Amino acid sequence: MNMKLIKRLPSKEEIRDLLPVSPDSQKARANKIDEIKSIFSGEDDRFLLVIGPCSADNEDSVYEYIDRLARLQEEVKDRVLMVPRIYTNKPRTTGGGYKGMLHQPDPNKEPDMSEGIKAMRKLHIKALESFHMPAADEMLYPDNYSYLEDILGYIAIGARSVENQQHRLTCSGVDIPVGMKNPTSGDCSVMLNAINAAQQGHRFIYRGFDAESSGNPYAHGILRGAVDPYGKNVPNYHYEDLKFFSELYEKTEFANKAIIIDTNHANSMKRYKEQPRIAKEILWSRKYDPLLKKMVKGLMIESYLVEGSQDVSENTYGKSITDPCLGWEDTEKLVYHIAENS
Ligand SMILES: O=C[C@H](O)[C@H](O)COP(=O)(O)O
Ligand SMILES: C=C(OP(=O)(O)O)C(=O)O
Repeated sequence: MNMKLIKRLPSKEEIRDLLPVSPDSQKARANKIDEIKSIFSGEDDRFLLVIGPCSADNEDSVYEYIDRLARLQEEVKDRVLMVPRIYTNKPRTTGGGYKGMLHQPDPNKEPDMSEGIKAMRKLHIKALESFHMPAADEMLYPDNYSYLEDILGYIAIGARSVENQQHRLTCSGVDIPVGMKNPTSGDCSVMLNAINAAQQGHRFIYRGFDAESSGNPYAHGILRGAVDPYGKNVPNYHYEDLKFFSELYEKTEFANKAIIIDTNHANSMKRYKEQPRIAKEILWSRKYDPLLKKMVKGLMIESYLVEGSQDVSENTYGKSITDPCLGWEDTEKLVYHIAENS
């Protein structure tokens, strides 16, 4: 084998003993998950925002960001429910680049998975304990989900993973909402098939066990735009796109039908400053069409303390080292606008 096994990693039990979640936070998390589920079931008509940095690259700046978000949440709590993004695992298009806190707890140092597992769990717990806002993370590696399964409030399956069977089957055994992104190619039947697979129960291999899941009725879709075979950007947030996907989705038998729209990635083509314009267009489409108002339950927004992005070596506090993000001032304005217009 052309691979060296460097170190045995801690088990889920070992890591939970080392970094436990307090009973108070467990209760707060359960309550917040019920609120998030009520949005998906339609019992709560508030708008969901999954919002935060592209990657959680630094404990202090991500914590400061969520501190600000928690205050803002209080201001808009009647209309908007926010789930902070604490994205500790990053998929990479070409394989190169920063792969997230799990791999490198310090982006300027060598990878260390053992420390990475502790760092990501520590940050998620710190945010949950302080702000009682269970966060969102991408399930990039289904086996690693167990390190965060008692902390998260929302999971996304990324555009590069959504066609993968192990992701879909693992999601069928998860009891929090899971957003299935459309693949990078934009073929939305892949997204719908992923929702279908996750909503059913399965028998499969999970972490060395013969496991059985009962299905996740809160699996739903996330539209994030696409790139066509010629490299051309194809957004899917415009009125006609939303209408098309909503009508298609409406015909399915899925439980809790819902679409979240990612305003960055291939919808903005990483032109992060376009996110407010894209969000406003989506809100307008929702106002115009009752089906869209029912189906489009929220947005995913990439935002951080400082706008834009930087190279890892630059070390500007609170600025993304992966995709460019909206800065705090623009984020605040956008969230107030969403609260008034959703
Ligand atoms: O969300 C972040 C990125 O879009 C994703 O991780 C892929 O990044 P890359 O295309 O820069 O590798
Ligand atoms: C990687 C992400 O998204 P996508 O899978 O849509 O590229 C992300 O949301 O950070």
